[in-house]
Amino acid sequence: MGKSEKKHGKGRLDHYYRLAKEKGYRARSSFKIVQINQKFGHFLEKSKVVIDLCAAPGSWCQVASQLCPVSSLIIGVDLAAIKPLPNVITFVSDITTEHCRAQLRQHMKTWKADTVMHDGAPNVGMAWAQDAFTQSELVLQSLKLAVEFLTQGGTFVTKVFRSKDYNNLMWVFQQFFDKVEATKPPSSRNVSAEIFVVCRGFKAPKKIDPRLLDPKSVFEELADETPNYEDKVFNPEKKKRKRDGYTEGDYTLYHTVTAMEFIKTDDPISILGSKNKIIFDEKVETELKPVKKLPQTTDEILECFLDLKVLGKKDFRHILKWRLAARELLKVTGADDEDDKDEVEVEPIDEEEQIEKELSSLQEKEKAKKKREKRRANERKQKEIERMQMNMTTPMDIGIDAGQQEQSLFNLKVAERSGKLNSLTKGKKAMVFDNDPGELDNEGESDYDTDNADEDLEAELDNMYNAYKERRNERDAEFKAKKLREANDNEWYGITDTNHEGSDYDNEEYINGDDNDVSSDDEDDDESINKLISTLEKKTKEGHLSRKAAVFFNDPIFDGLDDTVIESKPKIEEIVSEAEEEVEEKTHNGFESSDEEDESNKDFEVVPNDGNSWDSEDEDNKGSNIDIVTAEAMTLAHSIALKQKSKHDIIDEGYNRTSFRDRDGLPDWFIEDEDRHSKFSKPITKEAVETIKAKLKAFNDRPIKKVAEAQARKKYKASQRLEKLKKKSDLINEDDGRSEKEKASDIQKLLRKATKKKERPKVTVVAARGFNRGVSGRPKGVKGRYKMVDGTMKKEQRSLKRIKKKMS
Ligand SMILES: C[S@@+](CC[C@H](N)C(=O)[O-])C[C@H]1O[C@@H](n2cnc3c(N)ncnc32)[C@H](O)[C@@H]1O
Repeated sequence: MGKSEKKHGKGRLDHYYRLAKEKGYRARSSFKIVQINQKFGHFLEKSKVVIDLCAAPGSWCQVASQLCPVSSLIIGVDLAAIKPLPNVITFVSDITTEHCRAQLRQHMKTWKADTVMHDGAPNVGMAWAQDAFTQSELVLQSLKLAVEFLTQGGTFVTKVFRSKDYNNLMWVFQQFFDKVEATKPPSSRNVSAEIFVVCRGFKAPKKIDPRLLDPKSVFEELADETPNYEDKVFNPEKKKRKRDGYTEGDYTLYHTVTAMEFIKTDDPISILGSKNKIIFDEKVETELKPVKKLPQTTDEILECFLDLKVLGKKDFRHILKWRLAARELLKVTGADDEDDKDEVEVEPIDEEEQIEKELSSLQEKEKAKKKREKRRANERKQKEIERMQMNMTTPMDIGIDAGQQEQSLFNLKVAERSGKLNSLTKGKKAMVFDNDPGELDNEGESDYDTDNADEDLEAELDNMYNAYKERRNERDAEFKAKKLREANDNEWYGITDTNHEGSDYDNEEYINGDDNDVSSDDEDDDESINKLISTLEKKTKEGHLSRKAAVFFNDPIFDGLDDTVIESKPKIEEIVSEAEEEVEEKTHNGFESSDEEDESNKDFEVVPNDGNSWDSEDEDNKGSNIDIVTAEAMTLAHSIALKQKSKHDIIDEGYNRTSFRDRDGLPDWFIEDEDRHSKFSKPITKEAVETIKAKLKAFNDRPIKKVAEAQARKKYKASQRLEKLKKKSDLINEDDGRSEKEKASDIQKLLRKATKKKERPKVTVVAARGFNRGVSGRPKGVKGRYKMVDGTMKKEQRSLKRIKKKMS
């Protein structure tokens, strides 16, 4: 790297590459250190001094400067120049040279590094074997610098390649650090042989054997001398490292048994199969003296005792005979005595067979034990993968790393072939594992295709995400209907809202109107929307603004604005529609969370806030110009009204880091999440909040629709009555045949009649009781209007009236 290489082909499609671009990192490899840091306890957040060896173009330095505490010292070095980075010191040098060391010393002064990172790769082009070797050398060089500059307890992260030097390197790391772990972060391509080794807890030894950092010793000699070398250099008293499959406390392959134990045992064959040597214990020397004198105790048999592992059947037979003789002499009796005797003396051939049998059964047992362990490991992995599918953990946590990459237990290819992937796609959490561990056998039978596994997994996650969206959309028919109305609306007004690109509601199913609810809703709305068009069209045409923006500018705070500000309306329009979308999203998110949190809630109809109150295009609110916008939009409105912002300022503010996102090839869930959560938040003012509050208050104080209608009807009827009265009195006035006195009295009569309250016909309340209850038809003896009531209810109402009277 170092040079600004152009990526093309497959590399360009890589989503870490795009994510890096999005986040402003200089290379996709930045995610490797991000993921390593996450997996290994966020060591960068605790590092005040970081050295990045082989740092060009500098993406690891970028990550470090973002994650390390403020004013940390970050030094990056590479053969290639690193473009300047804020808070990072960089210089050009070869990390294998004295010059680099001197430079580092100069920058570090008396400080010690908390973390040394190394992502070096020699410039490739040579043969693979050569490359791997120089890489390993580079690693050792970086370790050398780490050992010199790290503080006690510090962390060293290095890239190594899978090669024959790998184990030697790991061993050397272990000499310097308390914990050494290999990992392969998900962002590291599977096709790459690179592995990252994270060494934590630097031991800071006072004396260091130079051979530990000498490539010649490490890669050639150490391979053979490992055990002695380790003991000699650091821990002479430390025993050999415990490996898998050894019983607790048993650290050796070499096992001995005393002659007395062997004589007394009831199971001599298992001893002969599992031990290396029979020794004569000094403590029981006197006891064994007569045994030593036995004719069977020949030099040959004593020689055989020294190394049981190299003996043949014949030797075993002699040893067993010797044991029987010794038991006889020492008068040891046991369950196997008779059998042994018989077998040894009478049927030596059977005894051989038995030895063989016993030995092979021991081997079988060993095999079965290994198989059991393997199966248990598989089961553990299965559980972890299930957890991952349920988003409870990440692939990193499962530890698909280092060696496990090759021996992956989780094989999508196998699943695909067996058809299990299909059921997985349908949402059933079928596992890739089979009860038969053979399918997943680590030893070569599994054909895990590391090239495509990531892609398959991603495709799988995409499918699951789409299925989730479909389910959600189905449940959300109301919301879809609203979106469809909006789409129609926008079409009529020529609005193409690019922000909806790729949103849930933009999918084909939705556009085609598969959903019956949606299409019927659509038809119902046609009429009302058409009515709206005529009234709103005027506004829109006048100001060349969208309906939303026109309504927004209707607010009195814009009265008397000059043309310069009005010119910026299109930009404001954008902001307003953005703000409205936000409100909508929030409303919709409310749906989502209720859906997700409690499946049992699905029987309840959730009434979105944007129904009657928020949506000005709703019939109930037709003609109302109360359009609630967000505090951000209102802040903008205020600043325009008060002329605090020029047209230029407003347009300028419209450009921010979220304006031009290159999101091709990114997963849908990511884009949707970004749209939802990664937004540029504009500052809001107290005044704007107050204005919105006041608007809401006025809005909430309105009488409900039916009351308002009744009041309007009453007013209308009263005005009609008045009109009638006026006409009648005019006629009386125009009658010349009557005196003025007569006219006045006639008009007075008219007025009295008009103002006289009509007496309501009396309603008789009949309490239904006894046989009357539930019987239809007029009760006996009741004339005129009547109302049947329940006796108990009548009593209750009376007492309620009484209480009310008392209270007032
Ligand atoms: C994979 S790149 C490092 C990328 C870096 N971690 C990042 O994320 O930006 C490997 C770098 O190792 C550098 N390199 C190789 N040999 C080197 C050496 N002997 N001394 C210093 N840098 C070296 C190369 O110049 C190259 O820039």
